Amino acid sequence: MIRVAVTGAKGRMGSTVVQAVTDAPDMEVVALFDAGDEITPQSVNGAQVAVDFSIPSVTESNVHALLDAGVDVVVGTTGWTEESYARVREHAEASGRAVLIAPNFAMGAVLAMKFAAMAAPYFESAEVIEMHHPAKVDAPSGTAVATARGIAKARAEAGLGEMPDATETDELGSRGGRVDGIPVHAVRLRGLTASEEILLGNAGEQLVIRTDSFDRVSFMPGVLLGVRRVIGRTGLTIGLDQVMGL
Ligand SMILES: NC(=O)C1=CN([C@@H]2O[C@H](COP(=O)(O)OP(=O)(O)OC[C@H]3O[C@@H](n4cnc5c(N)ncnc54)[C@H](OP(=O)(O)O)[C@@H]3O)[C@@H](O)[C@H]2O)C=CC1
Ligand SMILES: O=C(O)C1=N[C@H](C(=O)O)C[C@H](O)C1
Repeated sequence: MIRVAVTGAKGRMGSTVVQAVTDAPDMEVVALFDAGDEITPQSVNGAQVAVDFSIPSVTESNVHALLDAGVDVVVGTTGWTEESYARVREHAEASGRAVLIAPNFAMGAVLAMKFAAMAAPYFESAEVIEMHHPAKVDAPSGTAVATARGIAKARAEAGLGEMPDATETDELGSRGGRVDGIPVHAVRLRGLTASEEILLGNAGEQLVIRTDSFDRVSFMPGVLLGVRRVIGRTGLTIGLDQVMGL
């Protein structure tokens, strides 16, 4: 049995993870942490892997505390920067432990990011629209940032230049935010859980790649896969695709 700790255990995702781990035949929940609980070598209670779905402002410090407690970590919390990745990579390598950080554990979203990067070299224009429940605290979503970065990287490698856009005035920011030059638009709407559309355009044609999570159970097969695959690795892995052989 894999001994699992969950941080952010009372949250929307954390509570769903606790149920999924409890139901998994090869795992058991051995420790739960939420706001105000201290992560120590004692309080992790022999956990081999911790799953963090907390909040962007605390996730990095949780990961450092879990590594110090001798636990491998699977992270779904968003808000990571290149600097925070670098600090965690260094800590994980120095301690011989593993951290897997994924902006999205839903299979549809993982594949949508992959398909967008595959398609990007063949289209003049690309924009990302992410749509979420109104309780989400960060914008744009971690998934949208990763999607846009993947598109931008694929465009650069293919030698594509600027996208066509004659906009001269945009006082309201209606053209969205830019992630590595790719416009990203965020919608917050009651009734939604998590959706993303990637629009790719050429003269006379459009490709739309869309992924919808209607329920948080959609993330659970990916989270459980992450728990199983993080064991035995070392250092930092970014993206579930990296442990799926994609
Ligand atoms: N990678 C993926 O597939 C997915 C990622 N996410 C991301 O996961 C994160 C959590 O989302 P969601 O569950 O909706 O958010 P919630 O706000 O529902 O849950 C966060 C939980 O973390 C708790 N918390 C606050 N501080 C700490 C701390 N120091 N240590 C441990 N727990 C703490 C919160 O407590 P309190 O409320 O008291 O502050 C709350 O219970 C977000 O960043 C979201 O974007 C979400 C879905 C899928
Ligand atoms: O906050 C959420 O709900 C989600 N957050 C992640 C993100 O920011 O990309 C993953 C998913 O979109 C749900």
